[in-house]
Amino acid sequence: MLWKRSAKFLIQHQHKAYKMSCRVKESCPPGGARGGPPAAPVSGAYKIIMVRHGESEWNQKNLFCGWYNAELSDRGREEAQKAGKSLKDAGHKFDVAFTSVLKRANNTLDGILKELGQQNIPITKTWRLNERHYGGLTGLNKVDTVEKYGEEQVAIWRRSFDVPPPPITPDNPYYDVILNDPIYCEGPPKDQFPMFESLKLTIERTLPFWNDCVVPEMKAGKSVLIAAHGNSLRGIVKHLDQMSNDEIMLLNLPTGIPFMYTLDEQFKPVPNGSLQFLGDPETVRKAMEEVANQGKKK
Ligand SMILES: O=C(O)[C@@H](COP(=O)(O)O)OP(=O)(O)O
Repeated sequence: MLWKRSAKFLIQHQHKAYKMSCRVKESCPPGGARGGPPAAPVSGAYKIIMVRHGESEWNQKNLFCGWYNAELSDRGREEAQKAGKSLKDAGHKFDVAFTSVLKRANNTLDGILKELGQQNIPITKTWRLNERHYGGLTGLNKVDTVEKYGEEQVAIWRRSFDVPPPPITPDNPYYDVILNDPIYCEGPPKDQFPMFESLKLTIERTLPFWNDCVVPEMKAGKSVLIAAHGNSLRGIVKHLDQMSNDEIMLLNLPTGIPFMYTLDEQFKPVPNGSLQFLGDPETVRKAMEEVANQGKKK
């Protein structure tokens, strides 16, 4: 069942939940986090489904991953299968799919398409949908990094709009592995290969792909699925919902829970058409909170 919540509502709710979590255990009224039955289907010119990959082995170990090509964990594979099942149950079918060049997103997409019996649809892989490059944080444990630099600094590195992490340097154990990974043979060129990325820089390479490759498919009437990453998708969400640099800081996308946008002719979300998760609101809220808490002291 599809539950509709605006991006702004989810962020506000998530933010409130953080503030309350030390004081009270929140209870969710029947019918969802806001109460009441699920909203009626939303109509608009275009619909698109996006999903952050299932949990990766590095998510599981709570390591900054970025452009490192981590595998899905067992839980991540299950999340992909579940996502496929919920899309199937909701009657979704796709004409084309887009994903990054990283296998955690590729394998999530494969898991979903397998459940849907749609493994033969055209798939475009691009580094432009990759996770943001986590620079010198790549391979570090998020909680250890909090211990060393403090929660505030880590929150800035993880969620600020334009403050990048420090650059990756040749002494980082993953420097060569990433730079020479054959998955990057089609780009970016070596002289433009990123050594770090803020969300702003991530959006600068993701948005041209969205505009040049994804939007034309939707305009052609194709049903589109994107399997990508926490931050490349946050960039797309920021763009679609015209969120401010401060608002996007509060959004944490959960792993493996598909979400839909319903867009008008101008590719702007129709009322109630943004960030509609395919999952019950309490599960989504908890999953978002789990991601936010990855950068907090235990
Ligand atoms: O690079 C990473 O560590 C995570 C995001 O981390 P946060 O920005 O949530 O810390 O990326 P993903 O698992 O979506 O590919």
